[in-house]
Amino acid sequence: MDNLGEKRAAAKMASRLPVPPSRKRALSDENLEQMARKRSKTTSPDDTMTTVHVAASIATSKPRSVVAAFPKPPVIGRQTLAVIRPKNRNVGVNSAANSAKSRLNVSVPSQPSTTAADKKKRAAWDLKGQVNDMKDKVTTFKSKVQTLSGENARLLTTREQLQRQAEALTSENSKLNQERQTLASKLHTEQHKTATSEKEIARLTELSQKLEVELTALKSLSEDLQGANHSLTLQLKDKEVKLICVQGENTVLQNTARDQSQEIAALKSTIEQRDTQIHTLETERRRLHNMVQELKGNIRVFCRVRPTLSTERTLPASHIGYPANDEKAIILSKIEESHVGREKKEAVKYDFNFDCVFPPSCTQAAIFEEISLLVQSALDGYPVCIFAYGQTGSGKTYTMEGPDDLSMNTMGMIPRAIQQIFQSAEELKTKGWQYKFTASFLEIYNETLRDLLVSRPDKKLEYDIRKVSTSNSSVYVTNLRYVEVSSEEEVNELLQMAKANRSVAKTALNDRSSRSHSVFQLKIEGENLTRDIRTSSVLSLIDLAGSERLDRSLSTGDRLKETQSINTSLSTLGMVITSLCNKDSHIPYRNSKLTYLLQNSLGGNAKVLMFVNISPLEENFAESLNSLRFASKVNECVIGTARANRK
Ligand SMILES: Nc1ncnc2c1ncn2[C@@H]1O[C@H](COP(=O)(O)OP(=O)(O)OP(=O)(O)O)[C@@H](O)[C@H]1O
Repeated sequence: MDNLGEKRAAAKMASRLPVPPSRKRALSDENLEQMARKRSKTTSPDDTMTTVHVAASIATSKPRSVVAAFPKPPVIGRQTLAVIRPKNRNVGVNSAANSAKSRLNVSVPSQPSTTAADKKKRAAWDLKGQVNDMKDKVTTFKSKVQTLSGENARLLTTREQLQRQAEALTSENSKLNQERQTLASKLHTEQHKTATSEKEIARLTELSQKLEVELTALKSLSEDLQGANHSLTLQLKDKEVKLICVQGENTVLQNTARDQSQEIAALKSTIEQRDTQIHTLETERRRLHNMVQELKGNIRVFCRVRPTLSTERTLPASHIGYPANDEKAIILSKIEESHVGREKKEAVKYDFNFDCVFPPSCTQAAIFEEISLLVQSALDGYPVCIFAYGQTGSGKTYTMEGPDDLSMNTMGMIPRAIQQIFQSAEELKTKGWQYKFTASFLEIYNETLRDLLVSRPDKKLEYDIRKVSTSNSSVYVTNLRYVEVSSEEEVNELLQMAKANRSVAKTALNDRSSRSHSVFQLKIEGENLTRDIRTSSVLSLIDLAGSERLDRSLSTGDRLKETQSINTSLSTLGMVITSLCNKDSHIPYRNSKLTYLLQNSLGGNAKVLMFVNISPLEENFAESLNSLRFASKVNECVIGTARANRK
């Protein structure tokens, strides 16, 4: 046990000495572990732990503790030395002290030989001898003190050396600690890198597998494409051969195209010449057409007799005659009692001549053919006014609009005129004409105007007829809806709307439609930019109120007022036409709303057509006669010379 303790103490002391650089590694954790492993062969695990701990404490403990392990130099003899002598309990320290003592040649003063002194014990009286003894002792002690002082100085020097070594070891230790931390940190970083690399390797492996799959697919695709490429190459060769053929054909075609271009240029020149000729001829046509119109008269009257309806008595209308080979004559005849005697009866005949007489069998199409040139005049810039006059139920609405169940055959003059206008405008586009159309549709009832293109009229709105300007005789109606239209369909929609609005009023006001004038107007503005010509005209298509006279004695209240109003407007129409015919200085346009509104469509340069509609029924003889007399008067008029509104 003592030997082992001494060995350990020696090892400890040896480890406390300054460690040369070459032995640094021997003190590292690794070496300590090796030492620990060696010991573990002979000691228990607990001992191993103790040994490692001790070794570590040796490496890191401060030299101060080592110094402290040395005994302080004795200063006062044996007692002091006895105090500092290490006990067996601290074997390591004791051994270290002994070892240090041996290495430093510390000589512990030997105890004075008490036996010799005791032997030389002087007699009490030998004071001198005692004093000498005492002096010897003092000298001896002084010598010892000197020796011990020198020893003390050497020990101090040694202590300083050990301190320096301890400091060097501490510094070395801290460096090693830092190095260890750095290495630990590096190790951690490397471990992290390794983990990252492993992940990356796993990812790359997975990617590689995917790429391999893709590569396989691409290889397959490549094979397919190679096959397709081969096929396309063959096709391409085939196409190249064809291309060479086509190029040859192309050269031939180019030559042909060149020849044809020359021909086209020649033809264009011819077309331009022809265009000029056409324009000259068109101008001539218009002039001749106008001349024909003039020869026919600017007011013309067509008489139309409607057929007997299935709901009426089917007796033959014997009182109306149509002279053979004369399409312009109509004869009304009536058997009247002779003034001479009751038995004798005479047939009274009333002959009338008009521009055309259409018997009941005449179709809408045939009638329109007669007026189509007149409608055409509106596109040429002439104001055109077509109206239907006759008693209620004589066929005015049928003639102007057609029946309720409209078809291509039964279409009236208004839809046919619209159709022709838009067709002609389209054809005239090729000759450089552009047209703008504005439609309006109103009703005059009891001298009051109503807009037929508004379903719910605002009662507060007033419809007044006003002149556009003092210098312009054109008129317009305040608050009236003027709709710009660009196709036949759009106008037909407006006609339907007007019809619906009229039928509402018809039910509400006891067949008001028969008692009102309906006026459809289409303003036509033409422009030929290539020839710098502009035209402006209005096509007016009017369904007049029933012309029958009511027995004044039977008419009262509203009915009387209504009748008076109709009579006023119709008679004013007759008066205006007569005044125009007579070239009166004053034309009474203002006497009725109808004539005031139509003043530009009845005057000098306007072209007027009047349909006089006749009922085939004998019971309507008087009214028919009346209508024919009125129409005859109008027919006698020739109003001025029509001139187109051209600029
Ligand atoms: N040429 C015709 N062929 C066939 N039916 C006709 C012809 N003319 C008129 N009718 C029919 O006679 C009836 C009366 O015609 P329409 O309503 O046109 O007369 P109107 O003079 O306009 O009467 P109102 O003044 O009441 O409007 C209608 O049923 C109409 O279909």
